[in-house]
Amino acid sequence: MERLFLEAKPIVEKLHMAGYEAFYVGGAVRDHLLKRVIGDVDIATSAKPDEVQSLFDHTIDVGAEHGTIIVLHKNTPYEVTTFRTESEYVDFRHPKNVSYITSLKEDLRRRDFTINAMAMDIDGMIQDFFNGEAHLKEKLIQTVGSPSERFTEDALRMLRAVRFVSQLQFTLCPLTKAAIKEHVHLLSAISVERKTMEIEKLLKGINQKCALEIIIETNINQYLPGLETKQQEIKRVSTYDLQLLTTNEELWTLFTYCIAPSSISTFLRKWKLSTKIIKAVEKNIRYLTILNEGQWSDLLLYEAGYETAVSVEWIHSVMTNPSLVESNSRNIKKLIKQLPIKSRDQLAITGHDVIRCLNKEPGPWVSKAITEIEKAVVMNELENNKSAIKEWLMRCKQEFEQNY
Ligand SMILES: Nc1ccn([C@@H]2O[C@H](COP(=O)(O)OP(=O)(O)OP(=O)(O)O)[C@@H](O)[C@H]2O)c(=O)n1
Repeated sequence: MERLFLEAKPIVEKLHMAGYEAFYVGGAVRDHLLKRVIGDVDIATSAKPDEVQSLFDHTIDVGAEHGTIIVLHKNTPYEVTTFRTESEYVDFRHPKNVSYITSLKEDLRRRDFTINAMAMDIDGMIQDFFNGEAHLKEKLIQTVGSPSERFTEDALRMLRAVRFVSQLQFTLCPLTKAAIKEHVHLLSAISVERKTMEIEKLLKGINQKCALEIIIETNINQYLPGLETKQQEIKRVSTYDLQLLTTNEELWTLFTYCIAPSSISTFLRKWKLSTKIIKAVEKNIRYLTILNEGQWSDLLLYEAGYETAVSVEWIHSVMTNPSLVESNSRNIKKLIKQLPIKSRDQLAITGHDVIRCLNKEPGPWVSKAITEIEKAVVMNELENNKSAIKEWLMRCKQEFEQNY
């Protein structure tokens, strides 16, 4: 059995010892059967949340009202969830009313898709009541039972369905797709944060082209921030191999560049992205736009800085010549290495030196003068040593006095 399951085994054993049922469930079982890298191992149990809490020393109550307790074992968090009831999704505002069921099958019946509704026992035996394994073989995304019921319980599942099409290269069962078209409006009640997580996974998936086509076909885009009228732009995104991108910043840069290049921060704020990502994307798009109209110069590379220049070159290659991403990236790194300086603090002169040299009162002019020195050094018009720079400053003294 896979290492991650073995690491979680002591938790399952402890639950068994205390007389409860416990199984590995959800995505980890699916990915294990698909021989994909597994993510988090989740456990479903007949033990109630308070029973789980009293059984383990290190627990975090992340949603006992939904039946979920995190158990920390050797510093790894495991979600241990009491077999769910219908009310888990429908009426969690009244946790007191939750009556937990005792059967694994009932728990699995309320999960989203058949491929996610399998369990595995401590010995690796698969519990599959809803044809999950068959659908894995057929590469089919199909809800457990009625799609209308599953999507009404949690509308995000519609977006999850398309995300799995992208990640797993599966197809949507026709009834599931028809139900998405029928219930798509329910997505308006879903929080942006949950949609953002799904769309990131969708865009990174191997089959994002097909998934984005389904997004348009089913009208899901009507319920995604800033994408309501962007069918053509989404199609454009779908033509790129986004799997080549290496960070979320790069992903959101390409996405925003195609969808909303003239309202970057408004668009990204709608997705509730962090200021850090928004700033990085704005900077990337500034240089991507310049690069699309021309090419890197030494000065441009210097101004962008190593990280941005390398990222932007990478994104630009993904968009224009994906077979050259690696070699273009190598070339740009070489060019940056060859720059006489990489940042202001590598200049052989400081602000104090500049003030002393020109014998003027300190003021905003100092920073402007340093910017000019930087430019001259980067463009190889001036050598980066103190006396050369001082000489240059003296020669330009008149100009500084007039302009700054
Ligand atoms: N809206 C949802 C979300 C999750 N699940 C169930 O909870 C499991 C765990 O959900 P989650 O960790 O969000 O996703 P995974 O399916 O594990 O996929 P991944 O880890 O790749 O995100 C799912 O497999 C599914 O059985 C569900 O029924 N309905």
